[in-house]
Amino acid sequence: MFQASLLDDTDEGGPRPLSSARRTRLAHGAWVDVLPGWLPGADALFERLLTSVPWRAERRHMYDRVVDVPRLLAFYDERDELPDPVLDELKAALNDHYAAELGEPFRTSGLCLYRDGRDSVAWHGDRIGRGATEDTMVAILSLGTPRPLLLRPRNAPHPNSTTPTNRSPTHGGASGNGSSAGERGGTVRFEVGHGDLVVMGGSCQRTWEHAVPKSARATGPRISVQFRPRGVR
Ligand SMILES: O=C(O)CCC(=O)C(=O)O
Ligand SMILES: [Fe+2]
Repeated sequence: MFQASLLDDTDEGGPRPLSSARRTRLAHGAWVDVLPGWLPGADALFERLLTSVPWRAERRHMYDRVVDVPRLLAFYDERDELPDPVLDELKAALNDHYAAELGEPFRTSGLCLYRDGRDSVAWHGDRIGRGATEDTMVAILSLGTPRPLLLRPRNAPHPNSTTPTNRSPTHGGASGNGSSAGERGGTVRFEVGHGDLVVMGGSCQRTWEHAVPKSARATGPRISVQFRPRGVR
C-alpha cells in the first residue's frame, strides 16, 4: 500500500496503486506498462513544475551544425533535491512496486517541457549508459496536454512493407480518462498526459525506439518526468 502523506494534505489524493498498471508485451523482450490517470489531480503538479523548475534550453551538435533541442530540460541526479515533494513520493511508489523486478531503484529524474506542438523528441532509445546493453526500466509520468508517445522496433521494416518481421501487440481502445494505445505498422502509440504513467521495461531501450512527434495542431504544454536507475540516460 502506498502511504500517502504530503499528497493527503492537498486535494490531489495519492497516486493509484501500480498493481492496476496494464502490461503490453512487445517483440524482442520489451514491454510497456501503462496506468492512465496514475496521479489524480496531476494538473496542480503540472502548474507547480511549470513555474518552479529551472527549465534550460540546450543546443546540440547535429552533424556539422549546432541546433536547438526542441524542448526545455531539467535533470536531477540521485543526490539532487527534486523540485517538488510529490515527485519524491511518486519515485518511492515506483520503487515499492518495481525495484524487485528491476533489481535496483529508480534514482534520477529527467524533466522535459514541450512548450507547444513544435517541441518534440526524435526517435531514440535511452542508450547513453547501460540501457544500450542491459535490460532496464524508464518510468515516465506525463502532465499537462496529452501528446502521442510512439514506440517502434529498431531497424523497423519499411512502413509500406506488407511482411512485418515483428510480432505486433494488439491493444484495447481508449481507457477511462482518455489515455489510449493503438498500433499501426509496427508502431505502438500511447496518448499520454494529465497524470498518466508509462513504464518502458525489458529490452525496450535496446530493441525499440520512442518519440514524441511534432504536432501541427494548436497544442498546449506537456511536461514529462522520467525516472531512471543509475547509469541509464
Ligand atoms: O517526454 C517523453 O515522454 C519522452 C522523453 C524521452 O524519451 C527522453 O527524455 O528520453
Ligand atoms: Fe527517451
